Amino acid sequence: MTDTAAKITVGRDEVYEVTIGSGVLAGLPAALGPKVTRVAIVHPRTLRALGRTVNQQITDAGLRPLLIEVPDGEAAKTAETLTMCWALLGQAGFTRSDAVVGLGGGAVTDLAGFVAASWLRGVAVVQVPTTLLGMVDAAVGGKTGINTAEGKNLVGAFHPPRAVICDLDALRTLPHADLVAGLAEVVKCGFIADPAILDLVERDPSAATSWDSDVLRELVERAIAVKAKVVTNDLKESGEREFLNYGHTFAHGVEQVEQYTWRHGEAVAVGMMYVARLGELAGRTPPELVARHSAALASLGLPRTYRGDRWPALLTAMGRDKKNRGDLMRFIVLDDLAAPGRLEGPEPALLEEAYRLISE
Ligand SMILES: NC(=O)c1ccc[n+]([C@@H]2O[C@H](COP(=O)([O-])OP(=O)(O)OC[C@H]3O[C@@H](n4cnc5c(N)ncnc54)[C@H](O)[C@@H]3O)[C@@H](O)[C@H]2O)c1
Ligand SMILES: O=C(O)C(=O)C[C@@H](O)[C@H](O)[C@H](O)COP(=O)(O)O
Ligand SMILES: [Zn+2]
Repeated sequence: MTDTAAKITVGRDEVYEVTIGSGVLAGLPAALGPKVTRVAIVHPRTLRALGRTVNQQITDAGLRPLLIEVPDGEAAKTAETLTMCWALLGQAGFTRSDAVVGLGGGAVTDLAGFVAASWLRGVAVVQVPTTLLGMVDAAVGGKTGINTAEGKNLVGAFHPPRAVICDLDALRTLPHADLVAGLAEVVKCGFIADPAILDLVERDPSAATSWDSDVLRELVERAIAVKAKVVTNDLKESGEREFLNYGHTFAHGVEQVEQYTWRHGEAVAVGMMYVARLGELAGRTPPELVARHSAALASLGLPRTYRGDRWPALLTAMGRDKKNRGDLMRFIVLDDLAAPGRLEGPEPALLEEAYRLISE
């Protein structure tokens, strides 16, 4: 399949491009930049074959590749894996003119980004996301990091990539459930900023869940455009970037409490339902907008309820969210469609009532 690639520019001080299209992986060597000599390709076990292909591509470009295989999924985002990557870079003599490639889903791009952010206090990273979620969210914007026993993404750095290459051909092998999970972050962008996304999903949910449809491609480009605009204005999350965290306080709690057996996107879907209910209880989110959450998520086959009966553990996890300040818990809620705002210090009874509503 050949087509015209789309390009979206991100950043103000450090500007980079997100390239979206079929076959755009061919542009990886050029995207690394002129001064790079060695390239660490961090990939999950599942993408071993693709890792070898990229390894050959780097060799053919006259560069020196180093393949680093890491566990699949959240198991990659650990201090142990990070330490293993540092050891391999050290043994290979990686210098500041060398680069890291994150080839995989959001878990790998988060890890690879943090490897690059921390190695020699910062080397270049080019992100090559291979999941929908990685393309529309994780690989763009420079949030990198790992989990700790206490919670999700608690250690990390803001380290923008040198380039992001979204080759839509990668979606061919992605399990359907992972594609659908990625749509949760797309829908999130619809609710916080771009209602046209919701119109597209609602008009044809089955096209939205087809990896090679024009609808999905438009959704990818729209979601990346939302993220690009926000992170360009507020890279370090001192203002509007917090809106990208819509649904994530509860979502990260579910992921941790359920020991990362839930996909991130699935947890975000339930997290959005939770915070929509919380916003409604607080008199902020209109009931019809809550209903629209439920309908859109259901049409895609995303979960809307959490029946784990783990409220105390979830509350503890939510108490560690990065948006909190001291003892003040802070949530992103919708005052209207595409009108996000902050809910600060809601009463504990309200938090629990919202939980009860999505547990029914
Ligand atoms: N940094 C950010 O701004 C940001 C944004 C959103 C999410 N995230 C993080 O992203 C992670 C979730 O990312 P995800 O949903 O991509 O999950 P994932 O990275 O765990 O990937 C899902 C599964 O798909 C496999 N896979 C990847 N590409 C494949 C392909 N093309 N074909 C077949 N299998 C493939 C992976 O090995 C894994 O088993 C979470 O850790 C989340 O916290 C980060
Ligand atoms: O880019 C952001 O900012 C986001 O919040 C996007 C989220 O979808 C993403 O899951 C992010 O990793 C969450 O960040 P965290 O700071 O809550 O760990
Ligand atoms: Zn997310």
